[in-house]
Amino acid sequence: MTGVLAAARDRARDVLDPAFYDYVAGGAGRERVVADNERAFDRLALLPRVLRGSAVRDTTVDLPGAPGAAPVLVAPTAFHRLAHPDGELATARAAARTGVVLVTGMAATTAVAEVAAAARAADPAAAVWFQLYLQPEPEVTECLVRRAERAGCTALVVTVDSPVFGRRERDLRNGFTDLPAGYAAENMRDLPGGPPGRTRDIAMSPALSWDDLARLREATALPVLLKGVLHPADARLAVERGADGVVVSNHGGRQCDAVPAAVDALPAVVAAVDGRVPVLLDGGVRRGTDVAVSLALGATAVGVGRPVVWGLAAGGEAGVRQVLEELLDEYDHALALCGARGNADLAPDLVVRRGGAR
Ligand SMILES: Cc1cc2nc3c(=O)[nH]c(=O)nc-3n(C[C@H](O)[C@H](O)[C@H](O)COP(=O)(O)O)c2cc1C
Ligand SMILES: O=C(O)C(=O)c1ccccc1
Repeated sequence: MTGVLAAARDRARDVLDPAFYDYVAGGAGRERVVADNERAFDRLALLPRVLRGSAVRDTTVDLPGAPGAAPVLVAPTAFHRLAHPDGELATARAAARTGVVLVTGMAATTAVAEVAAAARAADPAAAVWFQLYLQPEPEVTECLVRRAERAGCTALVVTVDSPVFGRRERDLRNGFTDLPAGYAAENMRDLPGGPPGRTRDIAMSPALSWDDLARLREATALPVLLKGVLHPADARLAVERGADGVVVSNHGGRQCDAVPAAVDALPAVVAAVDGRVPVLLDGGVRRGTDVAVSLALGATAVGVGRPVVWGLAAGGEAGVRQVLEELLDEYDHALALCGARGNADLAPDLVVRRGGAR
């Protein structure tokens, strides 16, 4: 891979602590799914239309709590201060200045109120969403939700693909199990039942159920998206249970190393949701053409995880901006090459298998 994103990754590899680089780059098991998320895009081709384009293309999308957003989002990734001293504040400014929704999360090393304030200072119209794992104690979840609401977040993203933490062999080998001294998951500070002034650990629970989601649904007026849906039956259930969107994601290959690539799981979820709520996708998006393929197959927008961390490590706010701008420019260019006047002109007939008919 060459290009802006690969250059950022190479620079990140040079500057980061090798154990943190491995934590970001790696995934579960043999890392088959990490690789397959990208390879699945390589197996798909765009079939352009001709003589029907436009010199001005509308690439904006309407997302829950984020009208007129770019079709690329910053997926939630942990621990940005380990990538760069400006941490999540730099990411927030870069996302805001490119019209990109930032999904900040429970595992951020900067509190959500500060992150959202930095985004709004860069652009008053910036949208920030908050990602959380439902905690076994409902009062802890509710406290986190109130923090996100007070910070001005416009949607919640509940990650449902992590009943347990993935087995990441690089991290086990490197002994990367905890944040180094001096860093903390700031959103986890001063929560009910936790040590006063200190942070609680993020809990993952295999005993969560749709009832826990119902409790969250009742506890907030914010839109709620479910992240980490792969089975179409779960996508249907999510809509029935009041989700405002689903994110097709395998957590960047960091959870189960035997699941399909994100883009391969997308069409069945899109069919099951049947237009009732937006379907987002993340995992392996590295080029504007990957954005185009995803939107053609029915995604409303896509998230990027690792490339943002690489950009941050390589150049702080400017590094993240470069990564996001490159993806958005490439996407607009891909639209032009496909004869599309905007996202709406992308449809499944524009995607074929590389090396064969569909
Ligand atoms: C370093 C790292 C940390 C992550 N932390 C979280 C997290 O805290 N919560 C979450 O829902 N997903 C987390 N993810 C998953 C991302 O949100 C996203 O699903 C994935 O990175 C997308 O794949 P990509 O990296 O190929 O773009 C993390 C991913 C990485 C690489
Ligand atoms: O590393 C991850 O993928 C992740 O999701 C996570 C979850 C909790 C704390 C830190 C990271």
